[in-house]
Amino acid sequence: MPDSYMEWSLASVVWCGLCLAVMLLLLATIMKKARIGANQLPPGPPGWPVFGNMFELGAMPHVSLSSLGRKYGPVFWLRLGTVNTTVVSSAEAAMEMFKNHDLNFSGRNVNEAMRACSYNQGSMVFGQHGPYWRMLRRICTTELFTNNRINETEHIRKKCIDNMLRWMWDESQKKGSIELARFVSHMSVNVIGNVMLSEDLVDPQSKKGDEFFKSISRIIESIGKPNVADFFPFLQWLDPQRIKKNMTRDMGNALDFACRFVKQRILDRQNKKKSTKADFLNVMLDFEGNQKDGEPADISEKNINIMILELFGASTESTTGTIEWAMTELLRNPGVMRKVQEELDQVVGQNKCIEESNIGDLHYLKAVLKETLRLHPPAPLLVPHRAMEDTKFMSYSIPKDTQILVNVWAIGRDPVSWDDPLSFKPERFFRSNTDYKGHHFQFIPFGAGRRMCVGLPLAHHMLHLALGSLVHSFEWALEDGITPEKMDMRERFGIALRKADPLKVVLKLRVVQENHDTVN
Ligand code: HEM
Repeated sequence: MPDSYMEWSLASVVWCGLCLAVMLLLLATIMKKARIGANQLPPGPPGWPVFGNMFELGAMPHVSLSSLGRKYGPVFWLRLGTVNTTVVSSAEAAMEMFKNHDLNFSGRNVNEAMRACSYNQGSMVFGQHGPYWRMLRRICTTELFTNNRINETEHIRKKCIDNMLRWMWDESQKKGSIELARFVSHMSVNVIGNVMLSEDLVDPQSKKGDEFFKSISRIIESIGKPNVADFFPFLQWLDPQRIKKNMTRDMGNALDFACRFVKQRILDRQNKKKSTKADFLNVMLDFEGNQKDGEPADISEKNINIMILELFGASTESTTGTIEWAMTELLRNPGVMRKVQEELDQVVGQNKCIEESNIGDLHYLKAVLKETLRLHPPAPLLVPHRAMEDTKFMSYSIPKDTQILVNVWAIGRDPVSWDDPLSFKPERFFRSNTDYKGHHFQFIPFGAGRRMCVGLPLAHHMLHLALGSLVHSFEWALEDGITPEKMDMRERFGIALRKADPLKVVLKLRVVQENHDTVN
């Protein structure tokens, strides 16, 4: 049989299959509408047949959803292909969700990319609410992010931040200007590397850990990419954008990398070189579950690898994005930068290194970070939640399995909650006790309720120590020809909301710090 004939007949089978699937989908949609039509769904824009409101998301979904929220109200309804979606976009609606429906809305809407290598089955971020997720969360809160544990690991953060300052300074001496985010993300990977595995995993000067670092960056990119197979599950087998295929490759590489550490540690323990390292890998290997209510007896080797990868992924983009936006805002607002530096000189001392015990007294620095997270939350729609049951919410009926998006970006810029919401004014936080611990629903960059960010205590320490050290150590300037007014503030939507044009800066040493063995 000629090749062209075979290709043609294969193509016609695929097309017939697709047409049939679209027709079935249309039918299912009509029947579903009739079934749930009796209940009251939230209002929302009319959608296209089959595609629904997919085209309304655009390249910046948080911005498009914010405009739709102004038109349709704080709770509205979208149909994204086959995925029913409710968007929550006011502080009041978020409060109602997290205070009164938190359990029902605690499921996760898992995308196709996260199914690569069955990642979602061992994941906490994308895991369904249930015994396994509960167990992981408990281990994290009792072993990794307690006050004691955070205090015990201060030396790790200090070491990694010192290295970051040194790398930045060396590179700026060689090249003039540097890309800030690159150094912050290396620092963040090394903090987690030390907390989890007692290892510095990357070094931008020696290219150590380059492959791992690249795999993590590519995984993060793939998760954030809109995937047509998420909107039309019948296309999953086709993987039209090759997202799952690429994800399987990158995830495989990164899991192999983690696996080498885990295997070596298991070997050391078997050879009675019982490791006394107080890291999270030993905690996971030592874990014994109670086997009640579906809790497993232990964490499998594969799931330990997944958990290692997970914490790198969850922390790197969010921390890097926040520091890059904070420095961007400080460079755009030189008056604010001056005040933060004056505060650091006063509280820490001109020739001293910032310690975490100083954070409580650094009110301006704390307000700068809050203001940054208000305007630039790294997860502008949180991680998509899912209704686990049919739920009556704000007088609407939300059917089971609806995806729930909470637009914290829109909530942080809502004039109902904030005066002059688009201006960067850290002082606004001096007049209030508003914080990001999930109780003030006008400001929830870490989420709220059961699925709130479990790494918040670590993020809090890392962000303050890193930003404080950066501002205290250097005088900052923009590259030639760029003025604060001309800075590019465009965003890039992905797994985290990053600055589209990476921030490039020129450094001058500000203070020579006592006990600082790196920058001098
Ligand atoms: C600027 C720093 C960070 C921000 C703004 C942030 C924000 C968030 C948000 C918005 C969520 C989802 C909440 C929801 O779906 O309702 C989340 C979940 C999560 N975060 Fe973070 N995060 C940060 C840093 C970290 C760090 C440093 C770690 C750990 C090392 C971490 C680990 C996690 C994990 C494991 C989850 C999943 C929790 C669950 O589903 O139960 N995050 N984070």
